[in-house]
Amino acid sequence: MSASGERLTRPRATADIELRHLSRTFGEIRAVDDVSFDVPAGLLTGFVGGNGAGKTTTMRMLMGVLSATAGEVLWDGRPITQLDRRSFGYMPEERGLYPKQAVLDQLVYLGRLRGLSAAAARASVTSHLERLGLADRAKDHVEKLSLGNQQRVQIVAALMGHPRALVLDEPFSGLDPAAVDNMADLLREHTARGVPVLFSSHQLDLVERLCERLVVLARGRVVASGTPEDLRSHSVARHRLVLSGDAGWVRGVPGIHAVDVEGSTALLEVVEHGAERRLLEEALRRGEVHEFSPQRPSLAQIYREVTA
Ligand SMILES: Nc1ncnc2c1ncn2[C@@H]1O[C@H](COP(=O)(O)OP(=O)(O)OP(=O)(O)O)[C@@H](O)[C@H]1O
Repeated sequence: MSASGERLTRPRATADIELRHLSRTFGEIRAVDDVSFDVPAGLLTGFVGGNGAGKTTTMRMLMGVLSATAGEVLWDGRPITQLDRRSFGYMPEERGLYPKQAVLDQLVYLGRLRGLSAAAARASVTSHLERLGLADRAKDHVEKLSLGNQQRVQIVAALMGHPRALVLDEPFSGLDPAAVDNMADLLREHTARGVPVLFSSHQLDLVERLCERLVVLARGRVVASGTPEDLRSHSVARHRLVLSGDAGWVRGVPGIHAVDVEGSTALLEVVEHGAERRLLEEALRRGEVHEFSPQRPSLAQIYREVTA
């Protein structure tokens, strides 16, 4: 197929997903409580939160496999339909591959269900299996694969064809570092063509490395969202202080919270405006100051702050 012909057959993939006031209760449990956020076209949005925070329930409502108690999901500015969702790539929490079917046959079948022609499904599956290092396992039954390789097959199931959006529940879990990098490259190719991508993860270092946007959920509610820089700007500033002598005395300085003190090095939070001046004056009075530098807060620190 010519390049222009292929472009014509590809659906436009530039819309945003918008979640508006989504709630879901299970009996007495408020699993998701008035959750609103956007998954913008062309961006990788990381969805983080502790066990039971409500990520899977939110993604299930987004994908229509679970009804919402209240709220709605918009696609391209209007209420989403099941037909819209059929054009999305979805990796559910429950993985659901058939153990006794060959990898290639199974993926081509899933591609057909997504509306791809047999030839297009086979082509897409074959190239994805190659990208993920599984080309030589195409004829094996799924049950013969290691858990990490079964996870790669699930990834192909979600990413094949040209999904208009991607909703991925823990897509990186169980992957080795090389597969994580391959997966990250694949996701970037999708965002580069305008696809909104939402993925949940417990691996904060990974989310920090990959995501342009973040949504943090705690106890069913959104407690923070925005770019990593947005979230950092609301975080308490930390400083590293290195002295010539013991730094234990910093624990007693008013307006300063000593997060960690080890020998002559201290990690501090300035909780009262101007307290750093007091601290430095005292430090210089006692000896030499080798270093006093602001620390870029890690996502793990921000996460602890917003979910506390
Ligand atoms: N079908 C269900 N019936 C009853 N309670 C449920 C059901 N599904 C989820 N819950 C409850 O809803 C809350 C949110 O669960 P959910 O699986 O969405 O969290 P999560 O953020 O995905 O957690 P994890 O990171 O552990 O996968 C939990 O208290 C869970 O026990």
